[in-house]
Amino acid sequence: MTRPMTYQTLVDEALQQVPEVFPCELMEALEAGERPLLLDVREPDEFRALHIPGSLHVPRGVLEPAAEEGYEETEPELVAARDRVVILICRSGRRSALAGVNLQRMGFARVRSLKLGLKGWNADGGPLQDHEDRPLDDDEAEARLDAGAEGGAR
Ligand SMILES: O=S(=O)([O-])[S-]
Repeated sequence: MTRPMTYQTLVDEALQQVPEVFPCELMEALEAGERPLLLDVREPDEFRALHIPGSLHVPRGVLEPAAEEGYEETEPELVAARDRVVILICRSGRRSALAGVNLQRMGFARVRSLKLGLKGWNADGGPLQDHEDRPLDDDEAEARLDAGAEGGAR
């Protein structure tokens, strides 16, 4: 019998097929005027606590119907992004990698996973805001990311 895969093995396997982008590379691209779709796949309470300005929120649990026409969860901006660079974002870069596999299988050829997720983005000084679009400083953002981890999203 084949051994069951661990969570980390699943993530490692996903990362063999989903390219990653470093936070500093993404910042440079945005500063240079590139407009990839920033797609945050964390849970609703995590997104409310903080997110990258301008990111679209689609929790991983509804990602596949959100990416296709005709479902209650359909997210038109995502459906329209099939040929666009899509940067998948989570807390540390694991859920985003796993999400990337299915998006690739659904025809999104230019999917990337944000390496180290929002932890890495914040460590590199990337802007983050709360649900009322208020900017958060690094320490506040870090505290919110760590609080999210207590809910199981390590
Ligand atoms: O990478 S993750 O902490 O969001 S599961």
